[in-house]
Amino acid sequence: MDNPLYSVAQIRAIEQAAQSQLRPLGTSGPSPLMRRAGEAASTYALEVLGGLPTGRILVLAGPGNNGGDALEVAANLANLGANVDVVHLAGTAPSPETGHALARAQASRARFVSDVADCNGCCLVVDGLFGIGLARPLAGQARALVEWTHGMACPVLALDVPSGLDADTGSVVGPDGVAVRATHTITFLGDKPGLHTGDGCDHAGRVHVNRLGAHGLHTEAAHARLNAPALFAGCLAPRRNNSHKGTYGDVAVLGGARGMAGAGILAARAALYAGAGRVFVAAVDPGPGLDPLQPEIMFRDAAGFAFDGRTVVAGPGMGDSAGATHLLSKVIDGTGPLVVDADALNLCAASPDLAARLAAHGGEVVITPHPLEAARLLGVTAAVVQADRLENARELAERLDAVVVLKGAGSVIARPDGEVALNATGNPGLATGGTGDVLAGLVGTLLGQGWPAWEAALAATWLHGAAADRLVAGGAGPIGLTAGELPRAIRAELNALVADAALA
Ligand SMILES: NC(=O)C1=CN([C@@H]2O[C@H](COP(=O)(O)OP(=O)(O)OC[C@H]3O[C@@H](n4cnc5c(N)ncnc54)[C@H](O)[C@@H]3O)[C@@H](O)[C@H]2O)[C@@H](O)CC1
Ligand SMILES: Nc1ncnc2c1ncn2[C@@H]1O[C@H](COP(=O)(O)OP(=O)(O)O)[C@@H](O)[C@H]1O
Ligand SMILES: [K+]
Repeated sequence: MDNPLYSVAQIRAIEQAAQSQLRPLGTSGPSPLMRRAGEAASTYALEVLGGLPTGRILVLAGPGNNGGDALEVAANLANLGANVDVVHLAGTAPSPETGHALARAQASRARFVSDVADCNGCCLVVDGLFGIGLARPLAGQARALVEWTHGMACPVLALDVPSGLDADTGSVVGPDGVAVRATHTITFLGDKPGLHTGDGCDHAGRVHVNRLGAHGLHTEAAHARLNAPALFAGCLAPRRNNSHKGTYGDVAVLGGARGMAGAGILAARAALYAGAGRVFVAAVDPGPGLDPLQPEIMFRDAAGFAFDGRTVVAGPGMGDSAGATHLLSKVIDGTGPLVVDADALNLCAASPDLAARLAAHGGEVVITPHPLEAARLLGVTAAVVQADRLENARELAERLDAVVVLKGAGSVIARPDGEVALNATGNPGLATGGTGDVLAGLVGTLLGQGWPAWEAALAATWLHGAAADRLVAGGAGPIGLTAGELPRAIRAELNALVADAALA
């Protein structure tokens, strides 16, 4: 299953192509797209409500075509017998489609009101203030309306994009911006990245895509997609009977600095539960020689350790000592599959030479920065990274010639050629220390079994999030979920995926 995500520029191109294709033959009048958007959104609104409600529906309609969609919804729902109130922020030069929608709504039973003071009892808010045409932070009455919706306990259905959110980046348009926090978003012509990463995850709610019948027009290849098992299913393989531990790869975690031994152990446990044949912690400082809960893990002094021929997960609990730096440069100059996380990323950020050598690494490389680590590598602030997660992940992938997992809500997986996937599994239960170490260990196991970096990063990110979702569904979170619980849940998710792939 392909889940393409389109930039605003691509959606505009699709819209133009669809308009000329769908406009009645030989006419130059409005295309039926807005009608279709209104019909699709009205149907979806009734689905969200579970049928025609007795309560009032409040429709917020802006000055542009997003407002036109909202006016179509108002007309449709009122014509079906719903009690509809409309707050319309009229523009100076509405498009012909929007003018037509306004006339339809005015001719319907919908009630036009000038403010929302009387609407506290409504059962649904439809947000049609701004869509992909948003050009600046919300201000004045539009801002006041959005702030008012934040106090509503009823469902909020955003049309196309929650007003105030940047559809390309998933950030609230600022400075000091506000955006609708929708429970549901129906998005038109194609799905958009901003609905699935950063703030977008909180503002969009459940996302429903309707292509408005414009199939076959999506000719411009999307360079972003939603992560899904179909993207890495080709690498999922059941175990062969005639196999042994050597078949499933050696993973060595370069970590274990004094006081941070736990990070390396978490990465090692994740590697073990993801199916690595043998797992080592190569410790930069003297520390525990055993994980009593997981005695399968072998502990070695990193100084004398043979990293060659093994997949190295560098960084979890590695510290920034001279010894750690020396060992990191040694594995970067090697040729085996490599995961670079945490302290190892900070050392690369501090040393252009190390970063250049990482970019020249001979084997597969996945780096797993959180936004601050990415910011250090790019020489910017974490806020700059978060303002455009897709572009910053792409930039980092190109600079370091590596597959990047930019972590956080809606993790961005980026490839040096600009291809990007957004991960939709996972939940804020993962916002706790050690979960990143688990992700790094999981990536290491997949690389160690010969997976290409792109597929390993996609699968690990998907499984890590799915494991957290499984734990939350079972009551272990989101509050108080611990990183140590993830490896077993990852094991369950991975085995289920492999079993599904074997049946497909
Ligand atoms: N044109 C078409 O064929 C279709 C358009 N559709 C809808 O049209 C939307 C895009 O319409 P538009 O391009 O008109 O854009 P919008 O309706 O998103 O908003 C653009 C209007 O708002 C103004 N504006 C932008 N930011 C503002 C701010 N912060 N404060 C005040 N005013 C601001 C702009 O100057 C412009 O007048 C899509 O998101 C979608 O909902 C759909 O009906 C599908 C078909
Ligand atoms: N709010 C969230 N929603 C989804 N995933 C999250 C959220 N917060 C954190 N995560 C995930 O949890 C992990 C945290 O990693 P990281 O910040 O490196 O933590 P640590 O260094 O403590 O292990 C990443 O995989 C990240 O994507
Ligand atoms: K909207």
